[in-house]
Amino acid sequence: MTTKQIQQNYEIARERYAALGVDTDKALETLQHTPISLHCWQADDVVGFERGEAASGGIQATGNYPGRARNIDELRQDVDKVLSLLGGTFRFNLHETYGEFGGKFVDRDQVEPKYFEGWIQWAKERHMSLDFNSTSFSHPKSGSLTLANPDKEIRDFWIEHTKRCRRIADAMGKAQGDPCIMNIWIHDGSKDLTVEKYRYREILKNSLDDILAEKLPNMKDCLEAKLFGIGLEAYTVGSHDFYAGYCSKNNVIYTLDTGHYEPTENVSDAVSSLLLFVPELMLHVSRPMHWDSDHVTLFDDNTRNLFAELVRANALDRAHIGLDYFDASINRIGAYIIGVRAAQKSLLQALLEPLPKLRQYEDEGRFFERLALLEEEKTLPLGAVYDYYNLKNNVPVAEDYLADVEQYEKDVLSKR
Ligand SMILES: C[C@H](O)[C@H](O)[C@@H](O)C(=O)CO
Ligand SMILES: [Mn+2]
Repeated sequence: MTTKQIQQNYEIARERYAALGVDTDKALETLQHTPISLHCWQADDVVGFERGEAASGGIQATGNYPGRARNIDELRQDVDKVLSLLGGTFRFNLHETYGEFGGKFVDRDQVEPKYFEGWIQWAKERHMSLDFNSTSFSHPKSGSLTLANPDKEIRDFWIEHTKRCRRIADAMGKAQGDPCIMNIWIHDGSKDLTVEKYRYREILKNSLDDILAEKLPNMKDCLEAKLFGIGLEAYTVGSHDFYAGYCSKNNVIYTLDTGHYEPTENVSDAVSSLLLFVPELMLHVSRPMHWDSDHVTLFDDNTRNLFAELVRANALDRAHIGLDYFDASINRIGAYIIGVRAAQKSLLQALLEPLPKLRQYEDEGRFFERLALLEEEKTLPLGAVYDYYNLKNNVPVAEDYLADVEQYEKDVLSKR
């Protein structure tokens, strides 16, 4: 497509949306300034730089596509490539195991902000803020219970780790002048039928109370619920009910990962319920296939509905949008671009919804009209608006980015 064609298509689309009372320029402005937190772990299959071992402890990356980032320099190089192909505002989401440990082994209960100074500088140069995650998986002490472990020695190790991670997040937030969002996901659970469910949940509650007691002004905590983990199929201590209760009682952000639900569950329906009781949401936009498989996020019903619910609840400013998938079976740079663009398209479509009209129909009980408009909006010229967004951002439009990704694979990834 030529620049002129993209502009002409946009003009036609703008008029079409305007006829429904929708301001496309305003939607593009909101899209431009709504941050998406890029997860570091798609570049290297959640391996990190602590031990260089494959992820274990409830999660697993599948595939062996060449070109995995093997060190910090490669990961940063890959992320720079990704950023060069995307328009918008981005944050960067790190796990503790991605610290700059300088070749020495730093155990999780010894980690300090100094190991992340390089990341803080790197992000600053790219005008990005950092988000952070404690890491209780892929460690000899991970087992099947960490913060919920009745063994005090193991539990204290993970409590200390998580407390230190909060201080790292606080240091990041202070340096960037913008709160760092710190997520706590633990895989704690059990492979088979469990009788002491209450006991483990009580221990987890007490561990969290201890961890969250320290007031840190430059970071925000969020807690991620889950249905099950690999090898932990029967019972998850940090279930949805557990964290919904904990977060609403303690005013903590709830992390909603779209892969962490029953396969047929309508995840987006959780948005409006949670938002009435928790301060904010952290989103891990993912794509489960039959299970929490972390396939690359797509512009599918799940993702579209999720963003639609956020916009309908007027809650974009109460949501932190992050991605969470790790596909090791395809070009990892391409995987980033597909997922981010899918999230952007979903958000854009939500912003372009003729909401006043739909609300009016609903208020007046005109349900045929509501359904008809919901159906019609699916085929409005969203693509033309999104193409124009990328043009304005001076990044490849539509499938034009494929050539860039292929070239990068040839020049860089294939040589690793
Ligand atoms: C690596 C992430 O922390 C992890 O994917 C977590 O967020 C999760 O969703 C586990 O299923
Ligand atoms: Mn997640």
